[in-house]
Amino acid sequence: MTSPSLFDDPPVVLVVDDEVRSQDAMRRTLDEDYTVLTASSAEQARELLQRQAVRVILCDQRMPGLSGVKFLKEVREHWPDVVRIVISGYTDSEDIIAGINEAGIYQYILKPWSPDGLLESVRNAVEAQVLQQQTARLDLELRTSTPVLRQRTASQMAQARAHFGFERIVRAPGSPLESLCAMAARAARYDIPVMLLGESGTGKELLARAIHYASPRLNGPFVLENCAALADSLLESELFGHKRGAFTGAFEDHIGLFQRAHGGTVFLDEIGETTAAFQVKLLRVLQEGEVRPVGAARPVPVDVRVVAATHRKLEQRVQEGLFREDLYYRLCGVTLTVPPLRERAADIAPIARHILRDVATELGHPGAELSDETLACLLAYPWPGNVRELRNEVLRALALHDGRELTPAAFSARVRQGLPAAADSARAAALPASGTLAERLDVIEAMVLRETLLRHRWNKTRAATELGLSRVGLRAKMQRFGLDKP
Ligand SMILES: Nc1ncnc2c1ncn2[C@@H]1O[C@H](COP(=O)(O)OP(=O)(O)OP(=O)(O)O)[C@@H](O)[C@H]1O
Repeated sequence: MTSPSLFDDPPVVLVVDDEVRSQDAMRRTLDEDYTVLTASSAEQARELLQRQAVRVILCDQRMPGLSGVKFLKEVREHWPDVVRIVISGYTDSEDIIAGINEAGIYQYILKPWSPDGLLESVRNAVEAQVLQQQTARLDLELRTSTPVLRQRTASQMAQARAHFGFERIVRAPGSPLESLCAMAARAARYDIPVMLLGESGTGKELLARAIHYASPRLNGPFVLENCAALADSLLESELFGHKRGAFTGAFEDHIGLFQRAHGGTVFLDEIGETTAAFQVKLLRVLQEGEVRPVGAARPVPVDVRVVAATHRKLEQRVQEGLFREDLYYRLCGVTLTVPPLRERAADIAPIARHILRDVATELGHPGAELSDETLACLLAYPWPGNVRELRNEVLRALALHDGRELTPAAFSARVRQGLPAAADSARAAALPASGTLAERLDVIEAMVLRETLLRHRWNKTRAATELGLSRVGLRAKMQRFGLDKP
């Protein structure tokens, strides 16, 4: 796939819109400064992207067939260097916000757009793209340069630390994350592999980066690979690289994952999803400390620290024969489990406020705050998607609502429904003040059952699992305490 050189001049912008009038309006606005290509459908856009290096893609959200966000997700997978902007009407905002993370959208522009606004967005996007390329290029140069050149300046490192260090991981005092971060920081100092377990969206990637920047390898690269996305057919080439001409379609040398991460840390995300073929190859690199790019005459030594993560119960996968036991032990030098957000409710408010501070100005709501009622909602909701879901909810609330204070109305219905549970958990904090021990324990037991059922939206299977009860056992207790879905 072609990637734009740093010097394609003027930069190429691709407009994807099924309405010819909108295409023309954008072309007129951008024509003077950019080479504008247009496509009326995702198919046409795909063809253009295959033939032509593009810097920025401006895509309408509403197109027949594939939505803009879905198409941009595909663009992200195949042409990750192209900066993606989606253009939409107000009513589409929800879909877009849901897709912001997945499609890696740089910006979304609301209709009706102004020529000046559009020009500025495209100018910023091109700048971001050039910077991204320069950084990637510099990284590569630094990795192949002498150790002296490789030293980043103290201020660069301080910046990187502030951006990716443990201080970026927001947590309440006394939260389980405190001790987890302390353990991770200790592990970071030694060159041992770290396995991060925990549900999706709990912050494993954040932790992996923090480990890298707290390690002696901080001057080296941090390279992330989503193992779930690797096809077996491309494995060798992705992991080890290939030489030009090694196979049909190998038009130039490709540097593999381990060489790119040389001297630094490789973060293998979703390691639990890997196939047997991947596991064998990975084990070999870890054992031998060298890789042989496809078509290369001799192996190349690689020096990487591996941090891996999965939302799966990896031990169980080993027992089921789905994950190699020898690889499991190699990767689990230190195993850290990030608890789900619902098990560290004290973190919810500080994280939500942090996200607000981070993006409120950018989204046009400087100084936005959460009302007390909203906080109660957020605390009562079980956050199955963890911090990622919390982030999306806050972004959504900011984008869709005006006013300084975000009320529960700004949040999605499922979060709002947490409100009664909030009142209940507050009540649950009040212990019974009289009665025999058995009577008081009964009251507490009923409260715990009720609070757990509320949090799981009265799903008895999930509540029973959390409480270590059988479903029948839970039903019996519900009957005994007169608990039923309101
Ligand atoms: N403690 C935290 N403080 C601030 N932001 C957080 C925290 N935990 C997670 N986040 C944010 O939540 C989002 C999801 O986090 P991250 O990608 O690290 O999760 P993950 O466990 O790696 O998810 P997955 O398993 O799906 O890859 C990111 O935007 C991240 O910055």
